[in-house]
Amino acid sequence: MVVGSGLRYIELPRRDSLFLTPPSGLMKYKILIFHLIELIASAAIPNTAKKRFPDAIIVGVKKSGTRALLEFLRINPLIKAPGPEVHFFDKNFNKGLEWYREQMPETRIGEVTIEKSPAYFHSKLAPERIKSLNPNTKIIIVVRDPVTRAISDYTQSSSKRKRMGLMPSFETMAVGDCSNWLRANCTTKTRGVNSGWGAIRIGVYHKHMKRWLENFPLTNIHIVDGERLITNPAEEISATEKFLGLTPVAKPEDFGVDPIKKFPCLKSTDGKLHCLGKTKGRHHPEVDPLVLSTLKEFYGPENKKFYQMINQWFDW
Ligand SMILES: Nc1ncnc2c1ncn2[C@@H]1O[C@H](COP(=O)(O)OS(=O)(=O)O)[C@@H](OP(=O)(O)O)[C@H]1O
Repeated sequence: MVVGSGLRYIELPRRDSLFLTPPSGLMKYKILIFHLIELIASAAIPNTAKKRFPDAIIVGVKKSGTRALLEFLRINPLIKAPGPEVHFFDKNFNKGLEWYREQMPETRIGEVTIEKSPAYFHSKLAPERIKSLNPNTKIIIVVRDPVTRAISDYTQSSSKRKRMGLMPSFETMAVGDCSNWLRANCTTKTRGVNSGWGAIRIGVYHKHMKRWLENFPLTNIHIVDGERLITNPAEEISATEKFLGLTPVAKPEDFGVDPIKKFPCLKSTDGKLHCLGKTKGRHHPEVDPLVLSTLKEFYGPENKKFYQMINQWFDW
């Protein structure tokens, strides 16, 4: 639903209770009345800026380019977002709805409020909780090859723990220690992928996607190709603007390429590049090709299930 339609949750008394059970019976009736009140109020009151619940949420996937997507969407002056990740529907849920709304920027009718918290994608509770707040919320999911995603996830964790020397190699974490095996025998069958490790588990996209599709129709979900967001950002941003019900403003000229990291950056009119910070576009470790092919083999059938679910195909 386009922002400003008036169909938005407003000051419901003790709205936190909405999350305990899906709205039903009397509660549905109350919600309808509050929607009507807001419709009338928005017609009568001038279009003042105020904090509103998000119209759209970038729910993940972690390490797939969610920050780049949000920062690039800001090219559109009608898109407003809080700076930091809010993590309401996973970590901060007990802080209540008023806390959540307080984190949002002030917007006017016609503007789109959007937040991004990439851990929502693999959270068991987030989909249902978001639906309970607003079943019309637009869901945005950035995806990339789960093998690259796992390496990126590992790189982030190891950058935190490296100083303490706590992190084994990516290969050891992903498929166990190969040193006891003849390399020729060192395959998925002999070693097995450590599918319980978070970096691997998050990439089994269809398992998480199932929960989103149980709560939102596919038409309310927009999938962003995280690889194309790097190679052709203008196209991915325009498609997302359209999904948000906005006229696209992103153009290829708005982007340049970081000469060192080779990732796209925003380009201002004076030609200056504004790139993401040093925690984005990190240098990845070189991974043993045997481990890479083992992971590719592991993810192959899982990816297919995901493609079928979303009716969209990627070449991973
Ligand atoms: N424009 C641009 N600049 C820098 N990095 C970019 C960009 N577009 C996509 N990426 C890729 O995004 C990866 C980080 O993903 P997220 O922003 O989703 O990470 S996070 O989950 O919020 O921590 C990040 O992962 P790393 O390369 O491991 O740092 C990048 O591969």
